Amino acid sequence: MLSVVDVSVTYPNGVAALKATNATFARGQFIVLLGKSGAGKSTLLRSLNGLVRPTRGDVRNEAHGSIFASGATLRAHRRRTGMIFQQHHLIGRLTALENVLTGRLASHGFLRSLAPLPRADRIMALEALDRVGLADRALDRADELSGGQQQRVGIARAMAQRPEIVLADEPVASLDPATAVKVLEDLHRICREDGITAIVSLHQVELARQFGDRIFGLARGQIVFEDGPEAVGGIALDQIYQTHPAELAVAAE
Ligand SMILES: Nc1ncnc2c1ncn2[C@@H]1O[C@H](COP(=O)(O)OP(=O)(O)OP(=O)(O)O)[C@@H](O)[C@H]1O
Repeated sequence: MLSVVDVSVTYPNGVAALKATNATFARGQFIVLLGKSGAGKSTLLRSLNGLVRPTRGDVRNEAHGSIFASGATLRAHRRRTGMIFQQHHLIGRLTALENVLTGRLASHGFLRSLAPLPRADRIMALEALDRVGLADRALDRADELSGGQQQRVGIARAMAQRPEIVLADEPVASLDPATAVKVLEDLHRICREDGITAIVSLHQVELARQFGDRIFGLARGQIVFEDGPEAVGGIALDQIYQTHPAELAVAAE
C-alpha cells in the first residue's frame, strides 16, 4: 500500500501543482491517473518516489512509513519502485540488454556498479526482455528499435529492478493507438503476474477503462474522482476534464 497524506506541492515559481491531496493506492492494483494537461499527474507520480518533495504532507508506504524518514529510507523505497517514462529515457547507443541492465544498478553499491555486472544480473535482464517479447533484439542498439519496442525495453528495465511498485508517466502517449494497447497489455500482464502495484497516467479514457482496476481523476491539483473503471462515464469525465461535450467526445476516443 502506498499513500499520499495531505500532500501539497508548490514549485519554486509559485505554481501550486498539488493541493492538500489524499489518496491510497492499494497493493497489487493497476491504478490509472486521468486528467487534463497540467492537472498534476506527473507531479503526483514524482512525489510518489520522492523525485519531487512535497511542500507539505507526506508519502507513506507500508514497509517504512514516511518515505522521507531518512536518506536510507528514501533509497530503499526507490529500489522497490520502478519508473517508466513517456520518452523511454533509453541510451540510444547502448543495446537493449545494456539499457535493461541499468535497471539492476540500484541493487548494487556505487563501487560495485562500476564493474561489469554479474552473470545473474544479465540473466535477469534477458528474462525481463523475454517477457516483453524482445529477447531476440537484446543485442540491437536501442535507437534501432521502433517506438513500441523502445517502450517495451523501458518496461523491461523497470521490471529488471524487481519492483513492488511501478510508476508510469504517460507510457504510451507517443505511440500509435494499436501499439499503445499492445504495450499496455504487456505492462498490465507483468504487473498482474508479479503482484506489482502500478500507477499509470494516461490521456486515453478508453485505455483507462480497459486496464484500470481503479481510476483517479485529477483537476487543478486535486483528486476530483476515485472509482472503478465502470464508473468512468459522462459526469465523471466532466468532473475530471471540466470540458464541454464536444471536447469530451475527443477525450473519450
Ligand atoms: N518543475 C516544475 N517547475 C514549475 N512548475 C512546474 C514544474 N513541473 C510542473 N509544473 C507545473 O505544475 C502544474 C502541474 O504539472 P504536471 O506536469 O504535474 O501536470 P500533468 O497533469 O502531468 O500534465 P501533462 O499531462 O501535460 O504532463 C502545471 O501547471 C505545470 O506547469
